[in-house]
Amino acid sequence: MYKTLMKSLRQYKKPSYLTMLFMALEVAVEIFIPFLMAKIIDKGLIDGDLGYVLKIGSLMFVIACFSMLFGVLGGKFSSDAAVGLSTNLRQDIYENIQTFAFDNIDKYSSSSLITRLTTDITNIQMAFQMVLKTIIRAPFMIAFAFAMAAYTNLKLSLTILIIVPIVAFILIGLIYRVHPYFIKVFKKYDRLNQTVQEDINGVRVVKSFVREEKEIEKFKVASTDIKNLFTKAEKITALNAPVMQIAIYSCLLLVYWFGAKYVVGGTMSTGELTSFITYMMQILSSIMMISMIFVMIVISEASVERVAEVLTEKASLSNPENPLTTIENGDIEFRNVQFKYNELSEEADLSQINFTIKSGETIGIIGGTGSGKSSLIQLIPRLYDVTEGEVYVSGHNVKDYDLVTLRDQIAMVLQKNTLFSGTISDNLRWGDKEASKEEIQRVAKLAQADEFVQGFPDDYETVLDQGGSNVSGGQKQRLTIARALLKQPKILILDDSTSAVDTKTDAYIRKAFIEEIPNTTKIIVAQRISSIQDSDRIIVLEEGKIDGIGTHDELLKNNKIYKEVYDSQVKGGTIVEE
Ligand SMILES: Nc1ncnc2c1ncn2[C@@H]1O[C@H](COP(=O)(O)OP(=O)(O)OP(=O)(O)O)[C@@H](O)[C@H]1O
Repeated sequence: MYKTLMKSLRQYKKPSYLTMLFMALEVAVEIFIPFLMAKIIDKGLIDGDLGYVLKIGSLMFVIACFSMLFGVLGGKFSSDAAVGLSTNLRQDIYENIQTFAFDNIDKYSSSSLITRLTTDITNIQMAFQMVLKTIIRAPFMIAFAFAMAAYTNLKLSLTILIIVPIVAFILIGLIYRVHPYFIKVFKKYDRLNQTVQEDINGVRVVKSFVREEKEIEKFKVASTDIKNLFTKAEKITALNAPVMQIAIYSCLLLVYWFGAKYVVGGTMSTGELTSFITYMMQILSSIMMISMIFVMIVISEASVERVAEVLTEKASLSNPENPLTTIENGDIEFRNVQFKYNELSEEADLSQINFTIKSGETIGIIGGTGSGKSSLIQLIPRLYDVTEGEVYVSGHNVKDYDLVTLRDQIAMVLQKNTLFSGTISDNLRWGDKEASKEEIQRVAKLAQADEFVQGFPDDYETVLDQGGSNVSGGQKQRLTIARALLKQPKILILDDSTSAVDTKTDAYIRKAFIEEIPNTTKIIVAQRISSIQDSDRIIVLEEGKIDGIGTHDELLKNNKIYKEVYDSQVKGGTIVEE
């Protein structure tokens, strides 16, 4: 897990090593200060030798300057390395997310991915910086300071040997208790982010249902959950400070008690006692630093796990070894296809799916909510892979094609489609980044979007807000159809993509398809019979199975479900005779 993360260190390995080097150098010079202090007290002050005080004092000053310089350099390199690591981690995660197939995306909620990219990585950054600064410094300091303390007075140094393991034992106990709280807290962060994301995305729905109070309450609950867990965790970690203080003061008392006896007895000088106390303080403060690092590591461990999980997530779809890079035509065949979103579930979401479509045909797909329409069409551009059976496009299994070729040649307008912030032409150029203004206008005309775009003050240069929130639902759908058309695909799939378009405009779009892109295979998923009734054939889906295939007239005669839908829509007045 830690190894996975450290792979992202790359160009920041050098500053990491430099940090450790400078921290070690800082310790190496700092350790001499108490030693020199003892000399000043014993020889300079007690003997009244001012020249000696000045000489050793100057040496101490130079050493202190070096210690400061090494400390500053260590600090600089540690922050370079930690910020660099977090930048690389964000980049690597982001790149990996881009390779995800739909079922990888299904595994993580978008709020959880956002928490991982922000809060989790910031935790790792802070922990890494502290670890870099301490990992060499603290053990070095403990070892050197103990050696110097033992050199100064071996017997007295035994007090340190007694106290240190006791402190270490108590601190490890605290960490062990606090760990589960931090694991839980990040799950709660996901919840909080999810609430915020949902509410902000759906702010219009919240307002129209007058749900503000309820949503504020929901946010409060998520936020209070985090506060409670943090409070519990902090209560335990707060014990760290008193434990250390008790240790320091007990140690001091012992050292003063025995040290004073030694000084009075003449076996230890005042200077030696002073420097001994300083070494002891250095050891205890190093232990305190190590304990803080442990707390940081515990806090960040949950983050490390979560970040490593996304980093190591392998895209479930990949290119074959020698992929086909051209698709000759828009023929499609489904052969004994079965599909499950979750391989472990008993019931298949699609089963016994068999049909063929000839290039250039227009195929309608209809069926109740949840009957499997979206699932079926997503198998054609390999947004998901079949569980059993095969899907063929232009005579070849879709798994044999290069994924980019496949998705370029199969344009799909998804049910939940998105426009991005930027101009209308920027958005349409997602279909073809080299497209000229004329080409953009041509596809917009086909999708019946040109007229309303021309009505905007900046026509195709009109800036869309995030998610295309400044255009109507029907306008947005027409723009997403235009964007797909710009790809000049062999197969065009519309997943309920004209549901918000009025029936007359819907009919114009279909007419334009027949006239302008006759060789493109068109698959239209719709709830309205009027959107598909003039298709060459219509597939009726029911509970993940094909219930009937035929023309509108054939199905009206021999398919019960189709007839029922037709009758209900005619009675509901949704059929518009064109
Ligand atoms: N990402 C997913 N993960 C797990 N199950 C899913 C997922 N998407 C859809 N399903 C399930 O698969 C079944 C078919 O859903 P699908 O979206 O294909 O239906 P649909 O006919 O397109 O419905 P609608 O007309 O409401 O869009 C449903 O039971 C649905 O709950």
